Amino acid sequence: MTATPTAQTTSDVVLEAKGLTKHFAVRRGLRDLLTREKSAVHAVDDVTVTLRRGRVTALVGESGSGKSTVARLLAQLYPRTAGDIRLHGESVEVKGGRPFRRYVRKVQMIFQDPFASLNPVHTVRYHLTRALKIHGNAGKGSAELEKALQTLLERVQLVPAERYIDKFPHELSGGQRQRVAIARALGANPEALLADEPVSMLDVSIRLGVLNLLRDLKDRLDLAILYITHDIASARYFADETLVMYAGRMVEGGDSETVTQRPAHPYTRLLIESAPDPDRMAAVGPDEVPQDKAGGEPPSLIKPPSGCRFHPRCVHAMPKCSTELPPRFELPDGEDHWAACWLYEITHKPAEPKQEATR
Ligand SMILES: Nc1ncnc2c1ncn2[C@@H]1O[C@H](COP(=O)(O)OP(=O)(O)OP(=O)(O)O)[C@@H](O)[C@H]1O
Repeated sequence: MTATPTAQTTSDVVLEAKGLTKHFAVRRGLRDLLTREKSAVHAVDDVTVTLRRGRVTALVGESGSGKSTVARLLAQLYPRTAGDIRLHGESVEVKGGRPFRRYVRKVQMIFQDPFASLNPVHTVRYHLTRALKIHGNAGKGSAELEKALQTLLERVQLVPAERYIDKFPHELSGGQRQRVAIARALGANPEALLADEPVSMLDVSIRLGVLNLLRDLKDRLDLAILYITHDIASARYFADETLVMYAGRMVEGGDSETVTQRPAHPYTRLLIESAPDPDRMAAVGPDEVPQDKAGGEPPSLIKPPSGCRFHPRCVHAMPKCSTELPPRFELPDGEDHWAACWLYEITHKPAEPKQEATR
């Protein structure tokens, strides 16, 4: 772990990333060998995220926009191509071993598929005991371990604990399994949770319960949560702040209410308008829903479009959009609302990288 102290440490920022970039090298074909070109998937480019204590930040975008890659970079599961990740203001880059274990004690990840993330041959007790022991939270002796196990199950509302503790994953519902996965993450006593589509594989009827649980944990344990989703409506409900990604780049951010109710970037508007919302359809009529110029196909990330990556699909695209990358323009209508779109060039100034107030 390389640790570089920073002058910008604040007490509520747990984890932050600046300029986070990940390019995956792709296997070279004959043409690449002849031209000596190096191909790469530009999965994530210049992403900035700040996770604060007691707050949920949603990262929203369609499939392939780079959301999971951001989570995996933040979890130090991938080496990054460029950028900086700071935990409590200290630059961190770990590749495994003890430094990685120290990092995951603070930053835990919850995956989309609770079936795949629990080992089918082991009970709930085994999974939770292992997490507690690895992270040094099992206490001394069996009575303290038993108490810690009970606390974990109570935290995820699997009560009475005795009913669940000796069950195998196949004896639990999808929602209960995801609660066990959350309990296992809490076994590390983390400060940040990276939740990658934590409810998208669950029945619609139980999604809200799991999101409410995460919100309750955020409040009670003062956790910083990154909530990754393609469902922008759930971001409004669940997240304090919402960031929107398109084709590996962030295009809009701000408080969730503003981003979801007064979206500024044409892509965010498209995302919201594509989500089924009977109220909106009834209010404006189907003909008034703007059409997606290019038929809804995201671009290739091996050769992403120049300028704004959304320009081939954008109904407002101007000549400049295909040649120049738009900076973030500050918008006056919400808390830290910004959009990386040339539409706001005349009216708004580019957003400065935010200086954190030191307490
Ligand atoms: N290990 C990898 N090697 C090469 N390309 C990858 C790798 N992992 C992801 N990608 C590519 O990076 C891009 C972003 O993928 P990522 O999984 O981060 O997107 P996502 O927004 O999380 O999508 P989804 O919601 O479908 O998981 C995609 O084009 C994907 O194919």
